[in-house]
Amino acid sequence: MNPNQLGPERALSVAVIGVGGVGKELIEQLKDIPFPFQIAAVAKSNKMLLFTDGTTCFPVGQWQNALIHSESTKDTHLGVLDALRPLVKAGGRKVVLVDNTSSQDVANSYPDYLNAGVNIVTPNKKAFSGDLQLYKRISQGETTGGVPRGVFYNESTVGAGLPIISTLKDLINTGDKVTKIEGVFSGTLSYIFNEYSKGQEGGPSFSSIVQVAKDNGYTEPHPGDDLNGADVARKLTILSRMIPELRDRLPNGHEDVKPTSLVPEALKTANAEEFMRRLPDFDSELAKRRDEAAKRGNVLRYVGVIEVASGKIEAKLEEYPKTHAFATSLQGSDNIIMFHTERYGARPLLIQGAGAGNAVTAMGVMSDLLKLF
Ligand SMILES: NC(=O)C1=CN([C@@H]2O[C@H](COP(=O)(O)OP(=O)(O)OC[C@H]3O[C@@H](n4cnc5c(N)ncnc54)[C@H](OP(=O)(O)O)[C@@H]3O)[C@@H](O)[C@H]2O)C=CC1
Ligand SMILES: N[C@@H](CC=O)C(=O)O
Ligand code: NA
Repeated sequence: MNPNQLGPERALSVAVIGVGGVGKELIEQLKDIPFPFQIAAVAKSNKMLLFTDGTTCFPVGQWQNALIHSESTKDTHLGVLDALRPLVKAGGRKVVLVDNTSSQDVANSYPDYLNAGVNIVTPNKKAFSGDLQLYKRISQGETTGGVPRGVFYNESTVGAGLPIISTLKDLINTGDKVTKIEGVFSGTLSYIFNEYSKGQEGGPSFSSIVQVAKDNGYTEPHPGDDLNGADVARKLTILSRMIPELRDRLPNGHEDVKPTSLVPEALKTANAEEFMRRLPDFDSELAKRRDEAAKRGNVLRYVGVIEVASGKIEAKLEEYPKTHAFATSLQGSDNIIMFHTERYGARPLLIQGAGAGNAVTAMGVMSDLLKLF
């Protein structure tokens, strides 16, 4: 597809909710790309700007200031939906919600957006990895009004911009049989253990490495959601539900996976600020585990496994010999994901690269947006 051949009538009207690390980066990338986009709305939790009357926030690029100084309002995701309805009714351009939040409330509103004819692109895992009924309303809903139902794309929910969701879709849709998926699914936990395994006594502490992962934009808004394994469990749920044999396997989503948690008992209910402040008190617990593994010639890695025949879905901290691919080939926030399938036989299809960070996540969101042209 040649972007220069797409006239203004083919422009996508894009409403961006969530302008933190990923959302801001997405807007920057949208400004630079030669495809025709019209920003229809920009919103955060208590503020929103609407451009549904055809005005534009580009190229002036003053949206950040304008958003901060706009009137406070609640439930911006509902306000944005109301503002988008007339755009859909007017016909012509496709209308898209990009949800860059990690909000369950926004995720719960997806069926309403889709039924109103709005398409959805999102890196937010909540809608696809929680209650199965919500997932079914999103993935199997039917048109209720006169407008065609919207479609959704969620590539960045697993492996950030890495082509994990699209690869699994292709494998299944072309009739291959997936037998097992395994790998390192957390950019944060990958970074932490890649760095942590390098040092031993006297090296950087566990908590200081977690702080760098947070500063680099790898962690969830609350880093505890990475360290307790919930983020990996969510990703395993998202992939499992795409595999026909496992679609109904996890009625409560990630909670049914019961991942190994690295969060100290005393910090389980701490908010993000308290969590980071008190984490150094627990450094010695993991240091002991790392040093014991090192004595055996091993390193620690947090892995996820989906076994289709047995229905086993696990997220856990494991020891690997220093020669293993999970020990030797990973750097930074790399994810590595292996698809074992009938067609690929004994040599699994392997995807590896940065699995977290604002730039690569926004790129995955952008690649989904381009699928709508
Ligand atoms: N960072 C990464 O590497 C990756 C991130 N993701 C996912 O991307 C999403 C965004 O992550 P990130 O940018 O780091 O998160 P941030 O915490 O940096 O930003 C979140 C944004 O969402 C807004 N927001 C939160 N709740 C609501 C709500 N109810 N209604 C409207 N806006 C809301 C926040 O606004 P306010 O400030 O007003 O609260 C903020 O603008 C998450 O779902 C994350 O899991 C996925 C893959 C990789
Ligand atoms: N916090 C997540 C971000 C991507 O999903 C991670 O560390 O992998
Ligand atoms: Na991805």
